[in-house]
Amino acid sequence: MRVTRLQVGGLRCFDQVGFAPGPGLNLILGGNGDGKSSLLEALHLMAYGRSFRGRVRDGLVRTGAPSLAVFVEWSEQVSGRSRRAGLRHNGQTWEGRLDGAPLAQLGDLCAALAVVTFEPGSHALVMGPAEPRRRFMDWGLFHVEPEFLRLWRRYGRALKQRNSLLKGRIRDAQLDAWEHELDAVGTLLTRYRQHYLEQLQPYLQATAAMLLPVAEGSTLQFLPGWRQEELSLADALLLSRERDLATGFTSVGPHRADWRIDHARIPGREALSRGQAKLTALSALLAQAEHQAARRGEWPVVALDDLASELDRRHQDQVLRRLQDYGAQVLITGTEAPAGSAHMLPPPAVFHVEHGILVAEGTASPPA
Ligand SMILES: Nc1ncnc2c1ncn2[C@@H]1O[C@H](COP(=O)(O)OP(=O)(O)OP(=O)(O)O)[C@@H](O)[C@H]1O
Repeated sequence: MRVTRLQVGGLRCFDQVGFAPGPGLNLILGGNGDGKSSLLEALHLMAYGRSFRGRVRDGLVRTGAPSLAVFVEWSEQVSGRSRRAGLRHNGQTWEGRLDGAPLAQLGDLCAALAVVTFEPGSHALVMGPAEPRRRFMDWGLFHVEPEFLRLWRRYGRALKQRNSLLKGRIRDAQLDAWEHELDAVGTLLTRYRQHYLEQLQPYLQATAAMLLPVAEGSTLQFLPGWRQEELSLADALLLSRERDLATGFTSVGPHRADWRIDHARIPGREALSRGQAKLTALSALLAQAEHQAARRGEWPVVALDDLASELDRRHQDQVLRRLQDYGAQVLITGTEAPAGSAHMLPPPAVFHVEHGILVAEGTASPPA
């Protein structure tokens, strides 16, 4: 998958900026606060329906601008298709289009455009709460299991219904019916997740061996969200019913699922240094990208925000060489070019951002 055009308007420091990345390595260079991360944030927004730096109301829309708009065009190597999508936020709601048709749900866009992002907050994937890890797992599944998004929505709907009955302290046949639906869909959804993590395992072993050899072996452990080894989901829901009626929400089930990475030579996540936590998160993200490439026959776009401040020179060099060898499209931001990039062949495409204006190296004026 290759992004051929990214157009951003009214987002953070950008009034209007257009960008046509090259097919391989792309360096987006500039000073602090010039807007490098915001460009990747715009692309991430299209692939995940959310920013990696908080909610829309946390300053995503440029001060004084009525709305933000992002437009992206990309090509799929396997199908040969050229695709396009646009997203606008008017301060209240999202409105989007995918391949010319109105977008019914943001999830449809997330399932279409595959971008794997590593950014300064990515260590939360290892050190933070379960939610980003669930998102990681589900986002990966949106791209490799076409049925998963539908199941995921069905589960979300059933959960909302059960929670609303619990809040109203209603114990009637409807509660039974929604629990039945949660059990049927949730059990299947869990099987997909479990299988996905099993498939990811060898990829993680390889990426972690490259980035964190001191770990001497890394394994993924799936936590389904209830005591699955002892109980079916239906039984777990029934058992937790009284407690759930008292609290007004569903305390067990796939919406509480999680996973963790165990390293053979590092006792637990608390023992990881900040750098090791980042390398663990990057190992998981690269494993996800490699697995997707193997399953779909093409790499997702890889976006690496401020790589030089996240990794030492040796690790930067390793990551870039691996991604270049695989032929992935990579977008990297930094205040300067990362270690080793000057000697890469073919050489990376270089773009400079300055005060919200972007210029491709070797051109005199901003790209249209
Ligand atoms: N809502 C907003 N309206 C206008 N400008 C904004 C808004 N939100 C952020 N900015 C500005 O946009 C710029 C965003 O910078 P961004 O984080 O993309 O920079 P960067 O080049 O990645 O910087 P660094 O190297 O410091 O990480 C900053 O100058 C910030 O002050």
